[in-house]
Amino acid sequence: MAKLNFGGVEENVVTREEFPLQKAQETLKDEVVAVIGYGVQGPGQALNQKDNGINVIVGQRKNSKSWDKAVADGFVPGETLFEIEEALQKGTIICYLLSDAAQIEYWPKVKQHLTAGKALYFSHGFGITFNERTGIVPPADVDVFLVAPKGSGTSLRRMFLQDRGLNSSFAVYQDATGKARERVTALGIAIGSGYLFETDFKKEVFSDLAGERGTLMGAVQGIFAAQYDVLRKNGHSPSEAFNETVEELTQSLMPLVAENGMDWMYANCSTTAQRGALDWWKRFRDATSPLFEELYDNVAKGNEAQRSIDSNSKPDYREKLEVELTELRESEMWRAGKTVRSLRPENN
Ligand SMILES: NC(=O)c1ccc[n+]([C@@H]2O[C@H](COP(=O)([O-])OP(=O)(O)OC[C@H]3O[C@@H](n4cnc5c(N)ncnc54)[C@H](O)[C@@H]3O)[C@@H](O)[C@H]2O)c1
Ligand SMILES: CC(C)(O)[C@@H](O)C(=O)O
Ligand SMILES: [Mg+2]
Ligand SMILES: [Mg+2]
Repeated sequence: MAKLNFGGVEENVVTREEFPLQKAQETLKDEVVAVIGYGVQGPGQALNQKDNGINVIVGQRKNSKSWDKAVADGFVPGETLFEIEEALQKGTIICYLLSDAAQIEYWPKVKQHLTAGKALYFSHGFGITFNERTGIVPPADVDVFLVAPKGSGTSLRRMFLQDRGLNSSFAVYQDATGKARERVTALGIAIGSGYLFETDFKKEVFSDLAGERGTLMGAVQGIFAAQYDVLRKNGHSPSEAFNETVEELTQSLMPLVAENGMDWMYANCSTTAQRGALDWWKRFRDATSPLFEELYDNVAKGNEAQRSIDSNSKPDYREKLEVELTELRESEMWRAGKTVRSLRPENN
């Protein structure tokens, strides 16, 4: 395992050079990897493993859109695609990729099929860390570990097809066979991770829940909306407000940050912009810090997990979700964004 220095702190990282695909194939050659659930992570992880020559099967409810998608993606009913229970029985490694709420409902069935020596794999620390709420307590004689891609399953697949890997976190919670570390590392490489960063279940879920509610998804939409509204109230047109809030960020400036960091992006803007950004960033940090503290506290107390469980376990959760997504989609800002996107060369 490589030790890399991140801003002065040494951490364990598994690289593809040290654990190449051939080693992953060799490690998994006698395993049947059962991917349970074919939503967002399921397709990315199952297809990447299939293309990487791993013996992978999919378990999904028949007569569902996800079943049809698995068929369209090349999984064959009765050969590599089964009802959930049959896949659970066949798998020696169970990749539990139902939604976090659905994992609670199916747990009694999964547990039944976790015979000695099998492995239970997650892509989140949720079910285990909050097991007082989820009831997910695995038997002692199975391995339990996670590989959590740090990005959408859609990106995992896209980056695999571009021959790039998406970074993932990994952790071992229970090593019953003495091979848990080898197994989880092999799976991490097989699903298409670029690098594997070591963590534990609790750290993974706390950081993940905070990140997606914060800068990755919740905070970014909140800040976009606030700036867009102020510009509109001050007489700017929708296109001007959208370009200055979202389009320039995603199309021009974030790719520069991704390439070489914030200081480099700043250095490639005017001295006027630099002066203003350097004056204002600490004020934005100080204004939002209390909210991030409150968010982390809610995550650590389990409140965020409970809210997800409560809302996503309801039979009508998809309909309710669609109402909220429609509110975003139909907002003036994102309708303006649709028109702005349509102007990109790849879209016209
Ligand atoms: N979505 C991502 O890109 C992403 C990224 C990293 C980690 N994760 C984690 O991966 C795991 C899977 O997440 P996902 O977003 O792919 O899940 P998802 O919400 O897309 O659902 C996955 C599958 O669960 C099935 N499902 C939902 N409710 C069900 C029920 N009541 N009974 C049976 N099946 C049901 C759906 O049909 C679908 O096939 C979660 O632990 C999640 O936190 C997801
Ligand atoms: C893709 C994300 C936001 O990183 C993941 O954590 C999820 O829950 O979907
Ligand atoms: Mg998440
Ligand atoms: Mg995440």
